[in-house]
Amino acid sequence: MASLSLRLAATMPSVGPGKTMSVMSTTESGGCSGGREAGVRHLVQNGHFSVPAAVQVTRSAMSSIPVSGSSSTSPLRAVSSKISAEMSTAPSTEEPELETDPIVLWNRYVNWLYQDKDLGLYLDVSRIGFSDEFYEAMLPRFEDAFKHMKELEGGSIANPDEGRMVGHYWLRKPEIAPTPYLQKLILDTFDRVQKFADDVISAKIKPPPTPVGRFTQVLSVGIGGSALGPQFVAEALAPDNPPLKLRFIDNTDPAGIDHQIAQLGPELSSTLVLVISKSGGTPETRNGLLEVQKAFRDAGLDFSKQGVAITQEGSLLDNTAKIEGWLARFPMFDWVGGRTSEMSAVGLLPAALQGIDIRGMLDGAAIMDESTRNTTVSLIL
Ligand SMILES: O=P(O)(O)OC[C@H]1O[C@](O)(CO)[C@@H](O)[C@@H]1O
Repeated sequence: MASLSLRLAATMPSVGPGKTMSVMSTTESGGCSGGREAGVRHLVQNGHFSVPAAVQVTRSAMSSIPVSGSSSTSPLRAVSSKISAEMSTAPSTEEPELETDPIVLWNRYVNWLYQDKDLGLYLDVSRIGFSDEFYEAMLPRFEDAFKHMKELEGGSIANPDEGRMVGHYWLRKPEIAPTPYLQKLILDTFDRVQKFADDVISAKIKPPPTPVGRFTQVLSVGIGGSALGPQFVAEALAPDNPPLKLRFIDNTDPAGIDHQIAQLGPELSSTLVLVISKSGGTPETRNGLLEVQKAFRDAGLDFSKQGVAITQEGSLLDNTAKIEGWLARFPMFDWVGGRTSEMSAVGLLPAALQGIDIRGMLDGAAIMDESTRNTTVSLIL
């Protein structure tokens, strides 16, 4: 696991206009000859840009690169945008000057670049205009946030109005779910999703007799959190030629719904329809479902043989699917928010049907979660 502790560099001494700068490499563990001690464990290292294990600009060892701009002193001045007054707990509410000194800007980049090599993820916050004082003033809030995160992951009630937990983290690491019952529920649901998708792709599960003899298309009916995750993953991760093509009805625009159905054309008979709604009662989703069901009737097709519900048990949608005998039903859990439901059946089933490695998705998300648990925000100060 890569550490979040990537920043060790100290603020550089000031330099006046017209001075020069040099770039010096240091070792992975930090330390730099010339200038003040500085080191960075990780720097950007992707396909486009690669920097040695640690680089620090110094002002004492000079090369011939001219430096323009004004001098800098600690604390750093703003770099680009300004922190809004209400967000800031910094001592001063004066609008800071924009930083222009390239040495300061470079060192700030080096000091604040976050990289997780395991994930191939980096995040550059160096151009956000916060000062050292602002960062220090925020530390208690960071600590508070980490404390609350820990409580959340432990199963605390985070939504007092609804009296429910918030546990989407458990989906990718069931062993941290607060009860054995929940752990089993997560694992069983994953297995069911994977098996169903495999069976659809291999045509073990197929639509009523069609010329092609297997499902070729997936139509997802759902809005907001019940559509955005699957849409994003389809864009980002689906293979060029997925085993089943995925399309969406994600609003209640009649023309848009008609368009999707018209584009399916005769392939409606080989379309698997996923109706996704956590509450199971969202009117827009219901409208979409009714329109699709009408199209099936008009085409002489039996919707129940091709319909799948993903929703909370006992919801209107769940009961409808049960009574009408739909092809399958998958659960949505009350402790997973709609906007964070991608790693539940909501996102996993559409992904698996496109041939995406859903175990890999969960493993990647688990690594990301692990990174967010590291409470070391910075080692600079
Ligand atoms: O999954 P549901 O219950 O159909 O809700 C769909 C969306 O509607 C909202 O409740 C409101 O837009 C969102 O929070 C949610 O993602």
